[in-house]
Amino acid sequence: MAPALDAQEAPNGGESLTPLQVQNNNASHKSKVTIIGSGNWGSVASKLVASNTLRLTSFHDEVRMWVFEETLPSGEKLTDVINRNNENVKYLPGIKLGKNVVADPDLESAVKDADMLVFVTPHQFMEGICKKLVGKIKRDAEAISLVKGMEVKMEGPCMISSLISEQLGISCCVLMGANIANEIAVGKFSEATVGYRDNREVAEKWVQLFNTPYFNVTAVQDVEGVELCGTLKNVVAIAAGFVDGLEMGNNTKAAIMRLGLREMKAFSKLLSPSVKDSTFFESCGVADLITTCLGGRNRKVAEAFARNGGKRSFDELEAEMLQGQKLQGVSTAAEVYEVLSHRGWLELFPLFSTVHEISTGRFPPSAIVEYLGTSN
Ligand SMILES: NC(=O)C1=CN([C@@H]2O[C@H](COP(=O)(O)OP(=O)(O)OC[C@H]3O[C@@H](n4cnc5c(N)ncnc54)[C@H](O)[C@@H]3O)[C@@H](O)[C@H]2O)C=CC1
Ligand SMILES: O=C(CO)COP(=O)(O)O
Repeated sequence: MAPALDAQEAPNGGESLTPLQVQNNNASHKSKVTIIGSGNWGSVASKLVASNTLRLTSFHDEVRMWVFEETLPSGEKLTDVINRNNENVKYLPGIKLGKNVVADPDLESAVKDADMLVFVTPHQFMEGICKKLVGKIKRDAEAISLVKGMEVKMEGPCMISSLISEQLGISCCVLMGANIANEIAVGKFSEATVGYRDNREVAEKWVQLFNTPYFNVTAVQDVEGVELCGTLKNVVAIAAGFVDGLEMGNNTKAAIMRLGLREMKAFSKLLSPSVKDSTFFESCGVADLITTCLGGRNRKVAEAFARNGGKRSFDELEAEMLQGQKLQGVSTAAEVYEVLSHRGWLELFPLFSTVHEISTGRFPPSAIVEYLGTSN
């Protein structure tokens, strides 16, 4: 399938450049790509990108992947093993990344020549990473964030793309979607959404970099909407896991998904009135909500939490069940709760707030069902 630009505006927005025009415009300079992150999705993103940099002349073949270095039980460094086996044995075992992926444990050296920066780490590490990158990247570098999450600051909530833009002084698109990494790693078809602010040409370049026959990327001009969808669905996925742990069945889970989507939309529009309704129908919206509530890590660990009656903490279950991979939903629920309490919106978002009350142990898991009984 051909990459699509701005599905929301396609009927009357014919002035965009074709992928070939963009490629020709940039023929004299090959863009260098660095992936900042090497977890489960970070590794799959590297594989997708590396297959395209080899194929497309507008990109430099080599893809640098920054690795948060760790020592494996064998005593070897993860970076050395990735570079020797072309495989991230810890976060994506059994999958070859592409020989043109070079793992680099030094953040500064990984980014210094990059024209295109792909951020894909758990959101809690992004502020520290951005601080380390100040003054270390090319001034005209472009960024994209695959990170689902937000930071809450004194001034209010700050989405990760804004954090990147504000701290590094560069523009930042986002890529979100129904993208369970392990499925994409073995070439199972999925869609994704690039959100951009105003530069269609840059958005198209990101689409080119990620699009493959099994990863169909569409760009929409709604960076806030795309990122809020990707971030907030993780809170709903925790609620879906609770009802699974309580063995409530599919109708109950569908109710959680419907009410969750409603809160996602209401919260997004309150924070950012420019968010478009149509974004919720893209891959980043309803499709990501569905896949995460069916097959995601947030759902899985929340199910275990509810099965244990809330007696084992999320931290403990995460460490045991995910072996180094990180949940985003529990901390996002806490961040959303902070925004809701500061702004006096708690009563408007009963699902989001109940998820936080349960995950911190203030309410039992069954509170999710009690909440459903009072919703309409
Ligand atoms: N895994 C998936 O299926 C998908 C994940 N995402 C999103 O992508 C983002 C990254 O997720 P994953 O790549 O799956 O990560 P992950 O969940 O596999 O997390 C592990 C990564 O965190 C790194 N890490 C641990 N401590 C660190 C520290 N102190 N500083 C920096 N890095 C540290 C580890 O080195 C490893 O690379 C998240 O926001 C997630 O929501 C989005 C779509 C799909
Ligand atoms: O974002 C995801 C799928 O699009 C992955 O969700 P989990 O982190 O819950 O696995």
